[in-house]
Amino acid sequence: MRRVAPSARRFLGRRKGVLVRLALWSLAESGQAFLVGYGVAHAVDAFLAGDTRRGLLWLAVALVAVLSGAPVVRGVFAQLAGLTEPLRDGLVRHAVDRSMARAAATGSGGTDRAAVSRLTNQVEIARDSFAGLVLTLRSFVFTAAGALLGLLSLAPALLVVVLPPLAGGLALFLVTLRPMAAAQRRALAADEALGDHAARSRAALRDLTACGTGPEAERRGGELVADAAAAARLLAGWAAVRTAALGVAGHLPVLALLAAVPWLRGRGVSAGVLLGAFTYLVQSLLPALHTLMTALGTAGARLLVVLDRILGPDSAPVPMPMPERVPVPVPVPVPAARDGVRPTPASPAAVGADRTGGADPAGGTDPLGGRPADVRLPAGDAHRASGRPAAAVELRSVTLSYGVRAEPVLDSLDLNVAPGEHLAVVGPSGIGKSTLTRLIAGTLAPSGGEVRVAGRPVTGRPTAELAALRVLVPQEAYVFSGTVGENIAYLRPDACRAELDAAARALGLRPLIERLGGLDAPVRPAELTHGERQLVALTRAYLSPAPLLLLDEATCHLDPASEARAEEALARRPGTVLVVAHRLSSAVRADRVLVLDGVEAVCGTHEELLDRSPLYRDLTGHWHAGPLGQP
Ligand SMILES: Nc1ncnc2c1ncn2[C@@H]1O[C@H](COP(=O)(O)OP(=O)(O)OP(=O)(O)O)[C@@H](O)[C@H]1O
Repeated sequence: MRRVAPSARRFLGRRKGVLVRLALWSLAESGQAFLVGYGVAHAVDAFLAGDTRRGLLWLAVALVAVLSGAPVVRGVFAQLAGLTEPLRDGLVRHAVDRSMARAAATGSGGTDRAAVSRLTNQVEIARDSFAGLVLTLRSFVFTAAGALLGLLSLAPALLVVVLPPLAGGLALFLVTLRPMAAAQRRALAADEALGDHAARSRAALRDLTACGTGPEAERRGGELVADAAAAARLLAGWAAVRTAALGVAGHLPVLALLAAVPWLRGRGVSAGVLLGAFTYLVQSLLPALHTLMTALGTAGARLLVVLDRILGPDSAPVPMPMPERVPVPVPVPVPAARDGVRPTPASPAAVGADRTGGADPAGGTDPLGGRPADVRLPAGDAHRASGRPAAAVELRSVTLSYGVRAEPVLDSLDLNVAPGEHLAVVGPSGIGKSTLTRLIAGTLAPSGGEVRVAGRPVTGRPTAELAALRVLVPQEAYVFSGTVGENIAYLRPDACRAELDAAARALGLRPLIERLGGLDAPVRPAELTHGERQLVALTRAYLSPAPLLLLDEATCHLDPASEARAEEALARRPGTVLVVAHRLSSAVRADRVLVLDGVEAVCGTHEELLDRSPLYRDLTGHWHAGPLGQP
């Protein structure tokens, strides 16, 4: 109250004209209230005295008073707008100014999410509550004054009966105001905290999922919901107490008057005066009191609380715990290769090492022990001859439909990719290339068949275990707010600076890092181009210890030279690469190419496919001719 009062005084001080006009209309309203009871009282007395003409005249006076109620109320409302609308405009201006000041102070990342609640919900609450309060306050003052004056003019003894229960009920009611305001404030704060948490969680959904901190955010959300529910219950409790007070003040005076009828009659109060007194009570005083108490209890408390939130000291949003980094699990070791070379996760020594080292290039076998893989539709499982290492990727009769009745995107697809092999996947748009990578990544479950990575079924495997088996880089690369170093080391938190530097150099990320101000410089994802984001994501994948790298058009925003550099670096990284190619050069660089063509699929080297696959010939023709046709 102390914080809000000066602003309220200034606001009302500037609108004296409106207040005076409102008072005049309210005076007319109280005159009308006075005349209703006065007319009824005298009409009844006149009828009882046998003077019908005078009785009818007084009834007519009461009727005119009742009918004049509508224009009087209209006049009151017309003046009311002169108070409520400037209040709303002022509050909106203030909320916007404060929010802008906060955004300017905290930088571009510092959004004030509670401002939305202040600008919409809270300003409207303030406006409605203020309107209700002004209406009822002045109605109560003028109506009660008119009614009490009427009671006094009819018989002063009436006030002795009516005033004590009235005052008692009012006092009881006033006692509830302070705790009610506190409960209201708590309910609003809980509502804001919940809204803020929901907005932050929605914005950080990917981070939460990636870091596995969804349950923590859910738990915090649950606490906030429970908090908001408790606050609402407390508020409802006080509302019940207030309703009880209202009952006492609203109905006890009528009962008291009824009980006091013999006493009043004994003091010479006529039946007409008694009826007039009841009319004042039932028609004017008690409805006005009822409305006042309801308005003070709800609108008044709400107005004070909301004004304090908008005009009072700046309140910081409740912080949400940031997702913690989950340690990347130890990678599943890739089985020993045929030539005894065990592919290891990327290490300083391994980074940049010749992938063909020690292998027999002429033999066409994979240097890390892989053998040329085969793909057949629908049957085939040739890799499972005894003694062979598990395939890096193995699809057994995999079928995938996106709906129960939908045509399958992939139908009984068998595929073996050997450890260390570099496979390019090509096919027309919408044929199922991304679907295939998602199936292999384990983020999509097949409708039929089985998908294995490094010999392990991936369907239903926990995210942390999948992260150890493979890394998927989608077309829309994901960069989070943090430093460059944190972004690229995300899948390899133990990487030293030399490793980060080597990876950045290998992928061509150095110029961006230098421009941003080094590995410790903050990254604002929105300020990076698509290509820069892809480079960051590719460097992150390069450093990942996962033995299988899935690139789903992950280089589509890079220029051909940067793409070639990135793909070559990724191919040198120990492990298996499956790349959804969008340029001919990607296919040519791969050991083998998988051509998806409807539910058909054919696999072979670039040269073989030029011979065997009309679709592949078509695609390479387009690549040569089209805007992306850099081989
Ligand atoms: N979540 C989904 N729900 C329903 N249908 C889907 C869903 N995702 C993909 N599809 C459909 O599955 C088919 C294969 O989609 P997919 O994204 O795998 O193709 P793609 O070869 O990667 O295409 P592009 O080269 O255009 O990225 C398309 O017809 C697509 O509309």
